[in-house]
Amino acid sequence: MNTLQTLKQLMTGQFPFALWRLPNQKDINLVLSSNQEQKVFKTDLEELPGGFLMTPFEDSEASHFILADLWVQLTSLNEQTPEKVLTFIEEELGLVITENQTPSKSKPEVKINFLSEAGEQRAFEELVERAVTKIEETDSFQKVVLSRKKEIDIPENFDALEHFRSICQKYASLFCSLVYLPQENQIWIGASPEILVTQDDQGIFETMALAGTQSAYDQNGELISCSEALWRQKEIEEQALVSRYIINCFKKIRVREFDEIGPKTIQAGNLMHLQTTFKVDSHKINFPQIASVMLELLHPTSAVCGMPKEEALGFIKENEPYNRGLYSGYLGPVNLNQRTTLFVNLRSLCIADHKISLFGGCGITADSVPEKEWKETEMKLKTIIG
Ligand SMILES: C=C(O[C@@H]1C=C(C(=O)O)C=C[C@H]1O)C(=O)O
Repeated sequence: MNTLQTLKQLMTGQFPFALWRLPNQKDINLVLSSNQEQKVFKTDLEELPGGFLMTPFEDSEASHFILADLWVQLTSLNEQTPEKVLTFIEEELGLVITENQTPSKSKPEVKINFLSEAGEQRAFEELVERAVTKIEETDSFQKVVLSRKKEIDIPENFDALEHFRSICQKYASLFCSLVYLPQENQIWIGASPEILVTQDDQGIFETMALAGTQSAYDQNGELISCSEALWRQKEIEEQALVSRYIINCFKKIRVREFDEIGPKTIQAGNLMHLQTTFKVDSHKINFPQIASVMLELLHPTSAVCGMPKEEALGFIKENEPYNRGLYSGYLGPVNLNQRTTLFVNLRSLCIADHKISLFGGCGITADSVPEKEWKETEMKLKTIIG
């Protein structure tokens, strides 16, 4: 019995779990809980035990926390389920895993396709136009990130765990995750390029400004090297705005000793972005709780919300035709081996009510061209299924 088959059986039950693979690492982490996921309203990282956290876009909605009653690192999902996992499932969860008759060799990948209708495009472009007008009319309003949700049928033979395994293979540099939330009746799979907050066991805090998007492939389908990427003024300004937002957060808490690396071009699957990384040695400045404090100030950043924050949030709530829920919130392991690694929940899909929902957004400024923004969302939706 391999781990994939074991988890597949768990995915029909009442116990939540999270699987993730950190960027540029091999091991897959698994956190299992012997209780239902907990709802947390205020995410104070200092207070949380070890586990996996998933927080929505809007502060007013509850976060989901999966307590790490068991945390294991796996070299592959294809390998025999570790004894430790089987014993935990049997003794702590009281479940019996049955030997599966199907062969354990990996299945061919199931392609997910989607077609967008002209009506959808028109509605999104109108939304973008409305935002551009508002930005032009309002002196203080500079940027709003608008998004869409695309619902598709679940293809025959689609297997969430196989899909997670295939994105891990495809996207070595991204944060790949699968989260099973039985209380919500949701499974989330994602491949995020964007760190929100991390703090390692040496006390190094990190965050990033990620914005500006273009295809990683040229018109002939050839991969563009990051060093040769060209950016327009619109993207450069849009990303600089996110950097300024982060620096302002540091200013609010009087942290001046940060290293700023970038902006540089990074590849995120089928796309490229501009990225600036900010690092702080929390031991050196004697600020151990910096991750918690910055998390509270940063989320939602101007990479997923806009600038100024309150104005952008108001526009999103009034104008986006759906509730974002967990999309563009954040997720990741918390306080495991004194490390916390939270990524923005982007390039993700949610399986619920026999449907797959895909999400994608883009930053709107006074220079936005509605059709281009639409195309950007189409590319973003494809990352997680392409
Ligand atoms: C909102 C998304 O991505 C964010 C918006 C970007 C942009 O506007 O260019 C780029 C990276 C992300 O910070 C998304 O992928 O859904």
